Amino acid sequence: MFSSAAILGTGSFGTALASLIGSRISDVVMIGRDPVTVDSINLAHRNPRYISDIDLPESVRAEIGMNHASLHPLILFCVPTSVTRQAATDLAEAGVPEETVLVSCAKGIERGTGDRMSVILKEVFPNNPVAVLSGPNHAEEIARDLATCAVIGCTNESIACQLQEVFTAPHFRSYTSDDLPGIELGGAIKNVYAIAAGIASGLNLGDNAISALVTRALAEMTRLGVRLGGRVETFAGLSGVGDLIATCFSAHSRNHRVGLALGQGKSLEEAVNALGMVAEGVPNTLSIYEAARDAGVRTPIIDAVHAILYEDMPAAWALSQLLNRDPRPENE
Ligand SMILES: NC(=O)c1ccc[n+]([C@@H]2O[C@H](COP(=O)([O-])OP(=O)(O)OC[C@H]3O[C@@H](n4cnc5c(N)ncnc54)[C@H](O)[C@@H]3O)[C@@H](O)[C@H]2O)c1
Ligand SMILES: O=P(O)(O)OC[C@H](O)CO
Repeated sequence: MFSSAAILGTGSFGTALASLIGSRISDVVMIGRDPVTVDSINLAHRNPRYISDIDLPESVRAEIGMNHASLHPLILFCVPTSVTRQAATDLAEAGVPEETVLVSCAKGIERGTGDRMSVILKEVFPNNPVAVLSGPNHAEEIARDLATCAVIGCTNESIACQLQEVFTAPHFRSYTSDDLPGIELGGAIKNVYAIAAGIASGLNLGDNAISALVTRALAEMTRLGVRLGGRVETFAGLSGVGDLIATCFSAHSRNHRVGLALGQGKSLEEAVNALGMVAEGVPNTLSIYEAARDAGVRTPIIDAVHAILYEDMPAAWALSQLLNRDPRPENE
């Protein structure tokens, strides 16, 4: 078991994971940017901005600055994917031993490179073990000890088992896998479909329509994810269909909430501003749309979300275009 851990990010997921691992590890430091948040975590054991009604374990404290993270044997990345590379670079400058285990908990791919987060971490820390954590894991529920499962991706079996021990609690069961591409791509791509499901709810399309959308989204996610390097069975697992269901049907999902606002006629700017948190599907609609184009994969649902978010296409029009494509077999 790890003697201590650092969590980069004092947002929703960082807070939920601090609550989860703080009962297993006696020294957990959250690295933040906001002095008010850091002080409140240290003095009141509560995060005033995110999931503010839960008490964090006594083992959890907070600091500002990567130098407070660099010497812990386990470091979790819980910052948005758009800043993961910068956070990793800042951390590397603080000096990290080669045996430190780095875990990406963020869900998205980098725009421009199409890199998954574990690829970025491997680029910045070529000699360190790198792992990923994903699954149907709404922070708000984990922090309240509501049951769920997750998958830990790591190619080193012994480290995967150590991480499994860290991410185990009476209400939290984790599995291991060595398919990092499949795990990360499922977690990234499902964010776009959660926006689509939110739009469908906002348009009051009904349960049949949303179920059909999510089913076709799984087929599309699998087609794209396999082309980008994931294994087909991973998309049928916790980080694939499991997380797809969680985000497409949950009121907790920030991506779903952005979609709902769009379906109800709000602009993207209004929807994002009203949310006030990171909805990875918004930037990732761009990065995943571009990755799909580069790979030559047919992705009509992602294309429709891209058109609504970035080409000013009215949601109802995008829907009618989706439904009126040429007929084809279900499985191809
Ligand atoms: N919230 C969830 O339920 C959940 C679950 C699983 C995975 N995730 C993933 O975790 C990642 C973080 O999501 P979140 O929900 O915690 O987001 P959030 O909006 O709740 O918090 C983001 C955190 O990152 C920090 N941050 C933002 N920009 C930064 C920068 N430039 N440098 C350093 N820190 C910065 C913010 O201060 C904040 O502490 C996302 O990739 C998300 O997909 C979230
Ligand atoms: O709130 P969302 O839409 O970012 O989803 C959070 C997690 O990815 C759910 O597993």
